[in-house]
Amino acid sequence: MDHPQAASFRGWQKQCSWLGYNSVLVLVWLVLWKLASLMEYAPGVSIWYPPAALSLAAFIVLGARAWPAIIFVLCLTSWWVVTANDSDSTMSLIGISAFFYTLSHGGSYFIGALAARWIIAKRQYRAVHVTLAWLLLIAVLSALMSASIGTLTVWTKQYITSSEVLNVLLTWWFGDAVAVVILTPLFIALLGKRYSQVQQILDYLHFGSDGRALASYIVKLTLLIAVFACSLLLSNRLSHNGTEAYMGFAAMLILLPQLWLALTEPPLRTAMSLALLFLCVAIAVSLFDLRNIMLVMQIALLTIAAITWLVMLIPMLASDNRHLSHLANIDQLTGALLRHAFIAIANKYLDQRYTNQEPRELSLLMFDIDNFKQVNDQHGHSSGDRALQLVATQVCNSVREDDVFGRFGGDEFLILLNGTKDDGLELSKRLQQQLQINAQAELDIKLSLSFGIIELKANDTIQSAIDHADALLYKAKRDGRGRAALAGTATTKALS
Ligand SMILES: Nc1nc2c(ncn2[C@@H]2O[C@H](COP(=O)(O)OP(=O)(O)OP(=O)(O)O)[C@@H](O)[C@H]2O)c(=O)[nH]1
Repeated sequence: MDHPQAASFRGWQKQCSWLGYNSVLVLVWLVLWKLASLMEYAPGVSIWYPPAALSLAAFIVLGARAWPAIIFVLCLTSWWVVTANDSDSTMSLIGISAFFYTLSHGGSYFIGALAARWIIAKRQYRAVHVTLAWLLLIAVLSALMSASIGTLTVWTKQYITSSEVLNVLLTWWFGDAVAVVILTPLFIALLGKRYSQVQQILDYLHFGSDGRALASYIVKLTLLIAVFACSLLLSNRLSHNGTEAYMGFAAMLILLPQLWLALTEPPLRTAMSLALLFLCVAIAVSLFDLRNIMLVMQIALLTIAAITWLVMLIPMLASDNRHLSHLANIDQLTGALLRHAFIAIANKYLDQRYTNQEPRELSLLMFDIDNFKQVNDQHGHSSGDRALQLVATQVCNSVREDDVFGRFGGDEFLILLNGTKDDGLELSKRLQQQLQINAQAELDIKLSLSFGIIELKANDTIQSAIDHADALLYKAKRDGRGRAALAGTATTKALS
């Protein structure tokens, strides 16, 4: 039973951490909001709106617990905007403005987050690319909802005319959409470090550093920014002839280095490069007054971001495939090939042998640990496991890279050796000696091995070779164990 004081201390700690966490959320949200307003290319309109991504990520990670912080920042920024635009503003005007901002921004992203949480919980580790596609779609639709309610509000309040509605709606929507598509997964990753509930999402995205060299990442980032700067200059020149569409084409040039990054760097770094790229775009747009190509730019950038997120999954899926094929082919205890994988590789060797002008010598060694059942019975299964690992480590240290090592099953192993049966006999003696020394030193057990060794003939199949080696192994056991039986030799040889 918990001591009541300890429980109340933990409760107090939880409250403090909640308060601290919400304060950080408020602070970061306000910094992003200020950043967005610095990047405005027209009053109230910027190429992207990063606070939207933080709101969505906070609702996804914290659920309804993010409301106090979000309501606070929405009220505060409404007050700032209203008093800055209208010196005679009344409290009721500020209140109405804060209410509609909370409804459009807070309400939309909260509903989007509920949908995202539902999708994540429902899909539980299934087809990650489909889940990510759903998340991106939800992010874009939440942005549309937010922009629609917001535009409707400013239109009914007659801040904009009917003819401006569509343009305001689109720029508002795309500004939010660009930010939520690029930054939401990044913010989820940052917030998720603190909250274990979202670990699932991070697992989906394989977020986290995998220790790859920072220098090559910096080179790629520099290249990305350089391509962006060049394409901007190029398109700006071409746009002077009234062909603004070039701007979108130039923006698409950025896709190439961005995809390179997505394919070769971990998701977290790619997400950061996207964020940096869009920061540069936003700064360039407000510096060079590119408002005439705003929509083209936003659509191009939104496309780049969505493609990047999906392309980011390719290395992850490839590494999952590699992992699965490793699990399917490699014995987890010893690291040796499983029987079917050994046979498949050995068959390839035999095929190559027939096609080669000068076929190389190949030998097959089949061996097992003598009286292994007794090892398990007298010293326990974990000592038995360790003995199997010792054998496998010794084999790996003794054979060459082009030899093939497999576990046939239980304590039986196979080696396809590039060499004659005499080479095989040499190897078996070495393995026996090393095992005796190591098993004695590490497990305090006397162990020995028995071998059946054959040299492959021209018309041997791998199955016939295994059957032959198995019969020889049986002969070595019959002759007293700790011995090797060689094909074509009547007597078996002692290994020590
Ligand atoms: N610890 C451990 N034991 C295993 C594993 N796989 C099989 N075994 C045991 O290996 C033993 C093999 O025993 P047997 O096939 O009777 O052969 P043996 O006792 O080595 O006798 P001989 O081969 O005739 O010298 C069985 O007791 C299995 O339970 C494993 O992965 N770990």
